Amino acid sequence: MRTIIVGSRQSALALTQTGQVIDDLKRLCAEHGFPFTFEVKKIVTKGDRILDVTLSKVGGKGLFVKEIEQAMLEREIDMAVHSMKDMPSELPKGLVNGAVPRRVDPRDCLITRSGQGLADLPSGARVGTSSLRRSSQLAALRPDLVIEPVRGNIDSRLRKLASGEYDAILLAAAGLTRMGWQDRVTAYLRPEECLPAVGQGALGIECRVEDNELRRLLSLYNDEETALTVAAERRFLGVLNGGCQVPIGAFATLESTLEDSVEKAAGSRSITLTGMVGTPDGAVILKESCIGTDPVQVGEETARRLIAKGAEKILAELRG
Ligand SMILES: NCc1[nH]cc(CCC(=O)O)c1CC(=O)O
Repeated sequence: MRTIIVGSRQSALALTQTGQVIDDLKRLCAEHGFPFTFEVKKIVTKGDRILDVTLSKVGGKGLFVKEIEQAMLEREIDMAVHSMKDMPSELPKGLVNGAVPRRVDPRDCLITRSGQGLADLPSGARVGTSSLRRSSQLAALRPDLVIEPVRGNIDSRLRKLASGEYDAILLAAAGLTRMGWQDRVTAYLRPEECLPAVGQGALGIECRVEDNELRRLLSLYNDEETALTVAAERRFLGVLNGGCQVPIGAFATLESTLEDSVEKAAGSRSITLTGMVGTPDGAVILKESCIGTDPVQVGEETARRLIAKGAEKILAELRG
């Protein structure tokens, strides 16, 4: 028997999704005869310590994962569950993303105090979000709303909404669903209205490169469709050199046709990727779509088309 130590942040969402992954892995262990047990070890990250500052001002990628990766390299922990959208594009030497499990709902959603949908919110209603991607797209849809920053975990954001600090907030549906709070959702935003963050709704399972027995288990947990579509989105983000604090969105799907099984066997199902870059005030929203079978190519081509439209200029101005 080997005990796999799973590092996790202390937020309710991190602990919940870590627990859900462990449940899935235990099931796989039983089915395939892996001699593993699992134990959670809580870790406080830099991102958790600076909740009082606007994160976009602090900047830096991977604010939530650095300490966890350090602990993994030092063998204090063996694996960690990350939200794909918080995972940096480059992993440190010695670590690998061992599995991308099946993605849950990728959409953003609106939660309003009154129960009114986006179209019915009165002019001047205060909407809380600190995501430049969300504020850009929201301002384009409803320039008459007042967008205000909101920080904290999902639970504290919901409390701030309930206390009247905001009339509405925007959150990822995935986080709410994992917490079992999907009944709080007033309206789901279609990707055509608001493109999600790269990797939103997906998880990544990080472990050491040389941990072969754990990697064998994780490879059984990988979802090919999610891995492919998220790879295209992440390549797109990589070319634009963005982290999670930039007004960039992307969403990829894998075509499912009647010939699916035939094409799947041939490894040639096509990926459709839509990417966006916008100004924080929503005055300019650039969007492009691409189709192809290679996630790297699709991600790069979509980024290239957006750059040709002026995306680089918008991003350069934000970087200052
Ligand atoms: N940026 C914070 C964050 N990182 C991951 C999630 C949950 C959604 C997911 O797993 O993609 C959230 C909350 C949110 O954006 O509402």
